[in-house]
Amino acid sequence: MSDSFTPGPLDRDATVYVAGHRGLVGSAIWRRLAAEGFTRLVGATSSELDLKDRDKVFAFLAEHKPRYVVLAAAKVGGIMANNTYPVDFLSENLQIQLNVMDAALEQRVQRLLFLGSSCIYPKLAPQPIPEDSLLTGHLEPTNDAYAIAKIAGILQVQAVRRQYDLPWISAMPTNLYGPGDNFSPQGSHVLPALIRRYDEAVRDGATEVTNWGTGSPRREFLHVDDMAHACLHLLEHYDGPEQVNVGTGKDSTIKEIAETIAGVVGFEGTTNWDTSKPDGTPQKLLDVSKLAKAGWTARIGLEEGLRSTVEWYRAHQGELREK
Ligand SMILES: NC(=O)C1=CN([C@@H]2O[C@H](COP(=O)(O)OP(=O)(O)OC[C@H]3O[C@@H](n4cnc5c(N)ncnc54)[C@H](OP(=O)(O)O)[C@@H]3O)[C@@H](O)[C@H]2O)C=CC1
Ligand SMILES: C[C@H]1O[C@H](OP(=O)(O)OP(=O)(O)OC[C@H]2O[C@@H](n3cnc4c(=O)[nH]c(N)nc43)[C@H](O)[C@@H]2O)[C@@H](O)[C@@H](O)C1=O
Repeated sequence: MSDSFTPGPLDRDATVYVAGHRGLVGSAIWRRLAAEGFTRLVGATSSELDLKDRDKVFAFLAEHKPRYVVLAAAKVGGIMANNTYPVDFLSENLQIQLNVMDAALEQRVQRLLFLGSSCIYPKLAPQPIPEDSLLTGHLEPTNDAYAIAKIAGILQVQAVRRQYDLPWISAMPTNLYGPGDNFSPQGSHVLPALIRRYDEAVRDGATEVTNWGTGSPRREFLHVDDMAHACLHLLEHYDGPEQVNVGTGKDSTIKEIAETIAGVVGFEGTTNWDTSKPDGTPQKLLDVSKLAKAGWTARIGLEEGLRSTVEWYRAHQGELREK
């Protein structure tokens, strides 16, 4: 543990910069912090502040002087986006995280939470995946570029801790979903893609839908409101150089997920599987014992979370992000 960390509540009147505050995770963290009584939340959209613009990032941090930073801005996408645009995922994410962390270091930000992803672990890591399997094997090729950028972020947090003794930390979320997700058919992750596909099939009276891959990969899904809760919990209670996995500790096959979503939206037709599309890693289930030891476990069950996300999707179809 760093000498400069004392576990306990963060100062509700300190300035908190949530980078990526309009995204799935950033918006949930913003809601959570506001509900918890934080009075000085700072954010900027990518059109107001492109985090790839190093000088502007330094100027922004110098102006606002946040005491705490949550780094939830990143180029994010599902398996197809990652596989198709690897250089964008590598380069943009390296630039964003390097600029924000370098500027935060210049301001000696007291607590910084860096968000990575469960795809940092080897493709054939033991299941459930413990934190110490990082860098023990080859990555899944569909998202290796993104994973390498995220691994560099973990290393940057560790390097700042070593050289400056600042109690910065990293969290590795499993696959997330919830209100504010990206529902774009090509660019999104599987849950929003399937919600949209099955819902449109019901609306159009279609009797068949086609999903990607074989349906046999196993994935773990965490509701983003749980994720936001876990982030604040870690900021208040965890300090250490090793990244912390954030998940539910339970996984399902994509086929099972598809059946659940079809049931929730009321689709009664046939599901086909397009095996020309990639499956990605065969299983991604996080070992969440470190998180449990830090005092946090997930609360929102998958079916409950899916129902509320479908409701949110139906109520916000006119305002969806397309990418
Ligand atoms: N979604 C998931 O399943 C998972 C996500 N994560 C991690 O969580 C974090 C947040 O992801 P998520 O919320 O899903 O992603 P989103 O795509 O929903 O949001 C990303 C946010 O980053 C901002 N952003 C992207 N590029 C720039 C830029 N150049 N300058 C400024 N802001 C930028 C966007 O801003 P704007 O809206 O203003 O354009 C947006 O608010 C990421 O680090 C991601 O790796 C980890 C595991 C799973
Ligand atoms: C969070 C995580 O997200 C990405 O990895 P992934 O877990 O493979 O994510 P995914 O949600 O896109 O797919 C999960 C599974 O679902 C299947 N699948 C079926 N039908 C659709 C479909 O219509 N869309 C999508 N996207 N997948 C589908 C798909 O073939 C795959 O087997 C990373 O790139 C990485 O960046 C990362 O960190």
